[in-house]
Amino acid sequence: MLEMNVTMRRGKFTLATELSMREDSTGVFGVSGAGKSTVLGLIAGTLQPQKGRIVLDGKILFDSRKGILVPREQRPVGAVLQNDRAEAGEKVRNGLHALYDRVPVPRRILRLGQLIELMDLGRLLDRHTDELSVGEAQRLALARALLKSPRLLVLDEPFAPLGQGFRAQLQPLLRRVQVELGIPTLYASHSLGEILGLTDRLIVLDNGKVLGSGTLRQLFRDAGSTQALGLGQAENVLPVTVAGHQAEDGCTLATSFGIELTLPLRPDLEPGRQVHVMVRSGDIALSRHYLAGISIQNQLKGRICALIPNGGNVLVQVDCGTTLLAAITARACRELDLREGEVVYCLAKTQSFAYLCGAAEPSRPGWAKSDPAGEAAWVNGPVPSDPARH
Ligand SMILES: Nc1ncnc2c1ncn2[C@@H]1O[C@H](COP(=O)(O)OP(=O)(O)OP(=O)(O)O)[C@@H](O)[C@H]1O
Repeated sequence: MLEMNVTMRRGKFTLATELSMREDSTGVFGVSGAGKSTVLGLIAGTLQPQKGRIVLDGKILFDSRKGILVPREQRPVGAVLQNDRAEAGEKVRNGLHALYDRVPVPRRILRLGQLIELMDLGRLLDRHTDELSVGEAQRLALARALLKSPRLLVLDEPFAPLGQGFRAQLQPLLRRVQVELGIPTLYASHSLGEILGLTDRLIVLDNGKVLGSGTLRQLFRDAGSTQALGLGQAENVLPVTVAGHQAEDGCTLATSFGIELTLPLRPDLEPGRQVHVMVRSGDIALSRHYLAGISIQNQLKGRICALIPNGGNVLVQVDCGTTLLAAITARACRELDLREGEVVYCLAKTQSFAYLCGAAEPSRPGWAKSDPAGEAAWVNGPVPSDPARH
């Protein structure tokens, strides 16, 4: 449905990207600076390439040879981008009505009332857009994108400005948008775990180029290893809400997507605070059963979604309420006789979790981004390169 072959220079950075996307929702994955926001801006129409062609559903959005450039408002693309905001000071109700009225009746895929209910905007209608919290503003941005009755939804790190409470609401909501409204979504993130919560189709970007595309399994098969994809060691980044501290036991308790976690003690994080933690795929062990009599404090029950060969290892994708990636050796996988669809327990030592800085929910104004990729300093110091394994 989407074909894009463009070149664009931004300062010293050159994007030379050829990609295509079918009806399935797809994640755009890459490290910070890989070009994800640039790709999404080019499709949404906020950026203009120097050369190339972008076609959506047979409609040319950009063609440098033919001199075609469809402006953003006329593109059948609903976008939630990093620096987008609703008109400052506008009343939420007025802005939504104005957008709705612009969509021709036969193209409307849902009524305004339905959308207001879906996005829980009823209480906000008489507020002005600059009086909204970060989560409220993000819900409004998504509603505005959907109001266009788009053929394609483009979301640039939609969870980045949010805390876990709303994140947990937004993820199922985005799934509903895909399933019930059938709108394919292009979804940029530098968190593989976050993308896999919505789709297992990926486009991997590196330095402005597409390194590969397909399911995680296809990507690994074609590239042969995570390194070849520029992924490095696959990391799990989880948003957590601090529940409390057990100082004498040396741990902090937290929840993530309803999962209870035992984390390294951080008494300075007050209960209710939302932060991100990271655990490497290589630091998660798998067991077929819950294990009694073991020191490991986190045993998360889940179901295997995919077994992805990765050199001599297997990357096991497990749905525990959120997606976790566990890297185990091919031998361990064979000895456990793991199959897709089976139940396993993901085992993670308390000390294998690291807190990430800068991940607390920021307040307006600004769409400050959290930094789950780990560019920010570690609160606990760097994760050891060869941590103890079980
Ligand atoms: N306004 C700009 N002027 C010049 N260069 C820019 C501009 N915006 C982005 N770039 C450069 O383009 C490159 C790609 O940026 P882009 O925002 O697309 O990356 P990204 O993958 O979305 O990164 P992140 O995950 O940090 O948002 C970066 O190296 C950046 O330095």
